[in-house]
Amino acid sequence: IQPSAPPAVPANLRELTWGKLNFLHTTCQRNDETDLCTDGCMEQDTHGWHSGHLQEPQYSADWGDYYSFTMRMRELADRQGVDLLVVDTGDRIEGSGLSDASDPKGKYVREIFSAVDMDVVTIGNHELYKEASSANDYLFLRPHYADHYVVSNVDIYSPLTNALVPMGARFRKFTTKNTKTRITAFAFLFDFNLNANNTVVHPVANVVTEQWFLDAILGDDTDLFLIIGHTPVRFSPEFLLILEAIRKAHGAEMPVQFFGGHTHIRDFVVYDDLSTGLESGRYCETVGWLSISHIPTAAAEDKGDNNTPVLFSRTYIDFNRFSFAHHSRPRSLPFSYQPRSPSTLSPDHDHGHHFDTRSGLHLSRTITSHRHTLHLDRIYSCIPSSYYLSRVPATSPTSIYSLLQTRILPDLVRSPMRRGVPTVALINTGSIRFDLLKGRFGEDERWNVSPFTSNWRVVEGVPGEIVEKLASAVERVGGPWVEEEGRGVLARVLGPQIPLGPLEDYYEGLRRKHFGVQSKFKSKSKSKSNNHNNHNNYLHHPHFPQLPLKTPHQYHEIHSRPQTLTPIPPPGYITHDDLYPCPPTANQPCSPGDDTPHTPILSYPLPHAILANHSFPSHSPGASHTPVDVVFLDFIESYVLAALHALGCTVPAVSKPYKIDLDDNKGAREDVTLTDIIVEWVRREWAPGPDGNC
Ligand SMILES: Nc1ccn([C@@H]2O[C@H](COP(=O)(O)O)[C@@H](O)[C@H]2O)c(=O)n1
Repeated sequence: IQPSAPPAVPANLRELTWGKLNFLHTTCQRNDETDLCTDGCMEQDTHGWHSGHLQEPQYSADWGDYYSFTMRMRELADRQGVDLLVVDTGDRIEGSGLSDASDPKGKYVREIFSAVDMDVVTIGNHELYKEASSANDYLFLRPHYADHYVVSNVDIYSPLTNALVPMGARFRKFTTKNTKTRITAFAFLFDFNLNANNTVVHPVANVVTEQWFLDAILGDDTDLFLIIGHTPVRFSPEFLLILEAIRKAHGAEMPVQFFGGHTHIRDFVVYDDLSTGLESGRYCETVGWLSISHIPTAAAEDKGDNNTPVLFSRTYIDFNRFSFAHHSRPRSLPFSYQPRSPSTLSPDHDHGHHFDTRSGLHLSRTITSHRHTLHLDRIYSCIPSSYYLSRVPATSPTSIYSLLQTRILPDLVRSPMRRGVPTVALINTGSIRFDLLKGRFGEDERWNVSPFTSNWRVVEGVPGEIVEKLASAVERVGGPWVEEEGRGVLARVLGPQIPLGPLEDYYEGLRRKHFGVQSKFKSKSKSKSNNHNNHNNYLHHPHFPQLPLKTPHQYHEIHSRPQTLTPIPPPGYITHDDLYPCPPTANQPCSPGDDTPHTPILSYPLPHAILANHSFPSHSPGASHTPVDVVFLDFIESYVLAALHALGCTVPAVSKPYKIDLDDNKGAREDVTLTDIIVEWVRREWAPGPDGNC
């Protein structure tokens, strides 16, 4: 744990269920590398939330603590004669000061992520946005993890030879240490198309028909298929295609375990009796635990062990030392636990404390030292009260979006070259990644809130009547920016199918739209039920991470089931997945998945974009003819141009850079980012006390 992090609050934890095969799963964000690494860089890639959450005790463990946790859990597995595999599903960049604040980005923390031994590790979409990010992954992470670094559907133009080569191993076949389970592992990125042009992402639908893939899945050398990937586990056509291909080759008896990511939620999906998928949240808030009671193998067949049903269990472990120490403590466990005498413990682990390891403590100290070098504890501002990303609707006064829309953007997205020109500014809501929490806001938090390097662009002279239409379209449908869903262009969302009305209606519409959506597992159960569980199904849509819009009364209904709780459980997720609340005819054990009982935090769906109107006198006489500057982040340039075009505006092929003067003695600049704007605004508004502290 980092010296400035709050210690975890003890809680009555739900115990993990061990099986013969067990997994620990992370999908943390790592940070960006905008420059190719030179010899001075550390050996491997980075992880943005390595320091842990310094303002939230429930997620305050750091990567050193996680290292110790994986080591202790591996010990427990060995002593029971079962297996533990550790996997990570990518998107390890963009989101924290530890590497975004360095030059080149990622310089100090490459060794930190890779200190943890991974059985299978892969990339996410964030590794591919910029050429340097994928190149550094390829140059440093791939050799470090060798054949454990698996990327089944991405190629890269090698930074060394310029030849198009697989980004990682296409698959990995291995036999586990203790139960001798034979595993074939793949790792698939969802069908992503915003990658820089040094990489090629092959659509999963094509890959599953390619000969190398068919050869890899055929044969009788596999007891379990392990599919990890930066792909959501629910409603994912990619994962379903893979499952279908494996089912076609091996029938219904082959276990197929998925680990996914991308939508930043805790989720567990039961695809069929022998296949499930786990997603383990975001930002080092969660370690996913998945256990399979046993795998039907040839050896088990000989012993007659294959007759009992295969059971899956999942737990979302809060990323804090209390949870880590609790779950890894030596104790009586289901599979013949043999306590070792202290003298037989490895030197790394034998130093008088049952949880910490020497290497884990060393890793924590290394993080502290890098934080010091990067001045991450420098304070810019003291935030008087929290502004949230999704705990409140985007229209609420305590939403960070409403703060941006009404104050930050109108105050600072201004150019000295365009004084007096009516202006509107558009940002995609995805450009904001984290809450602006009450308390210190410093060099670290700036990267948490918005880590991207996008600059501002402008289309000048857009007729007022078009700007009015743009504003009301954004207000009604939240904007067009859903690149993964392949929509992307306002021309389509402006069609008559889009409900009209204010943003609250939009939320309501989304809720209604997803009410009836069901997973395969649920639809099987539903036919025998009287639908009483239907109201929860919409929760599984990516727009509804973790928690629904519910009244306190409804929460009470769900959580009044008997459980032992600490007097005030810490705030956090109450995850709704395929096992909780209990499906009516579940054939899997049904239980809440979060290891820590929480006081619920609400999560509201977000619009895709917000538009701030600085000075455009909309609806006033003559407004429709007023020429307006439409300013936006370069990340959404193609969408904005397409939207303006669809609204009848003659637009240039590319927009112009928009120069902003932040009054910071640097003059008007093209390279100002949204992050710079936020930092400058909170500095001016909520300066720290004379001693520099909050
Ligand atoms: N330069 C960028 C890059 C990405 N974004 C936003 O991030 C979203 C993707 O993040 P995931 O963690 O969901 O993969 C993307 O849709 C954008 O909203 C950005 O704003 N600027």
